[in-house]
Amino acid sequence: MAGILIIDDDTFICKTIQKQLVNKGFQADVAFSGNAGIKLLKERRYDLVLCDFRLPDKDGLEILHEVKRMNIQSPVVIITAYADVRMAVKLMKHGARDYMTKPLQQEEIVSLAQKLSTQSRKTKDFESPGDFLMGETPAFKQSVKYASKVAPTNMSVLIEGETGTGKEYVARFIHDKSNRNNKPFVAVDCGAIPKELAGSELFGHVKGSFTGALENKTGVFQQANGGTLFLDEIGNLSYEVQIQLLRSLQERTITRIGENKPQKVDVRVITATNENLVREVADGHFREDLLHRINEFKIVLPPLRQRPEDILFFANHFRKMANQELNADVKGFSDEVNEILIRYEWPGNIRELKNVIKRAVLLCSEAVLSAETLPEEIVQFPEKTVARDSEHRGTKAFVSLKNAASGAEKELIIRAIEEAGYNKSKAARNLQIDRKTLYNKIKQYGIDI
Ligand SMILES: Nc1ncnc2c1ncn2[C@@H]1O[C@H](COP(=O)(O)OP(=O)(O)OP(=O)(O)O)[C@@H](O)[C@H]1O
Repeated sequence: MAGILIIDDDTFICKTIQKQLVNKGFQADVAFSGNAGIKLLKERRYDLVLCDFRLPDKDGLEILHEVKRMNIQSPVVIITAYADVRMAVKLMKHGARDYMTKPLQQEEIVSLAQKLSTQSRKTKDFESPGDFLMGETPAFKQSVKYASKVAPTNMSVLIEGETGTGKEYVARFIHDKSNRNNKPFVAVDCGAIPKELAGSELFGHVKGSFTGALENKTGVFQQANGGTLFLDEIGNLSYEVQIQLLRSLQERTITRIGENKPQKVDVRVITATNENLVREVADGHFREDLLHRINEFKIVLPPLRQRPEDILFFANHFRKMANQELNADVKGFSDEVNEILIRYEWPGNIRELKNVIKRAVLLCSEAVLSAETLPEEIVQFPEKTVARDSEHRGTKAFVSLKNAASGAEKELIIRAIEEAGYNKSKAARNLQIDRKTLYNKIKQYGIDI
């Protein structure tokens, strides 16, 4: 029986979800605050944690940081209002396994619980190799063509793209098309591993080599021996681990922590990032030599908003999948829905589209999907975001100088806060302003971190 923890200060929501899950045979606990949730997480291992983003004492980001710091393996799914979907997408870079939007649907929770309770936090799902879609956009087709060309070689591939653009899917595609396809494909989300444990996760350790090393541990390099190792969010590795990784790639050996003897490994490494690693190198956060080593071949996956032809193509595929999963028979989309889907900018890319379509199929009671089944924020888009949208689409947006300056200031503040590990005093120091000014600016720009 899978154990699920629901953290939400809305006691009614908590109890309702708990009841629904218990009726389906799950064991479910509830916590009405972030601190109460963390306390339970310290006491037992849950197969899934559903956590509201906005809690009175902690927000979803703080919970994720604590979960990561304590190396809690339970996958955390953030519950959010659709208006916060950009934040939810960001939270996935901080280790959230997925996000769900309110109002929650029982079927969604149950199917997520069933799926995630059988997976570990650091690896993600891959439905089946046959699920990989080429899409219809020339730029994406080109990327897939490159992926097919590089697949049979042993070259290291770096996949760049925003969250949810299908980086892991492409990595899996390369593995499946390579002659390593009868050996393991191991995917690791470097963003979900606590920094101090990354070395042991990658290379393994011997019993007693550090406090907490109670048993010998096989690292993912050894697990992937003969096959492919996919390192997602590579930019999250510490400088020290980057050095060890570079050595392993150059010498084709790994050395377990607490051991001096290197062991041979035969692993093809594919890495992915949604950061600009060249900028990370310039800022001194990423080693240039490692970047050259992992970047023997680069594949860039364009965001969905730059692939308008693919939106309806993928949407239809996900509609058919949802029909099967939910035992529904939705035949298509209304013209209005088609327009809305194309107009929206999809910050969570293909993953967001898939979630939206599945939920719409669930809510649909007619033969074709109508706009009522879509989240309001998507239907109303782009009222609030015209300037940003046109900027993304590469068309000319004439923004006043004042707006441009404040836009740049906002970006800088967000970046400084992220780089300071969400420590606002440190961010203020780095920006050379006082903490109070930083708080005023956060409020002024409505920055949600
Ligand atoms: N080419 C594709 N064909 C079919 N489904 C896809 C494809 N690419 C992505 N998807 C869908 O989108 C979801 C997200 O893809 P994936 O996990 O590969 O993205 P990602 O870029 O690695 O995300 P992140 O940066 O958040 O780790 C997948 O679970 C899958 O459902």
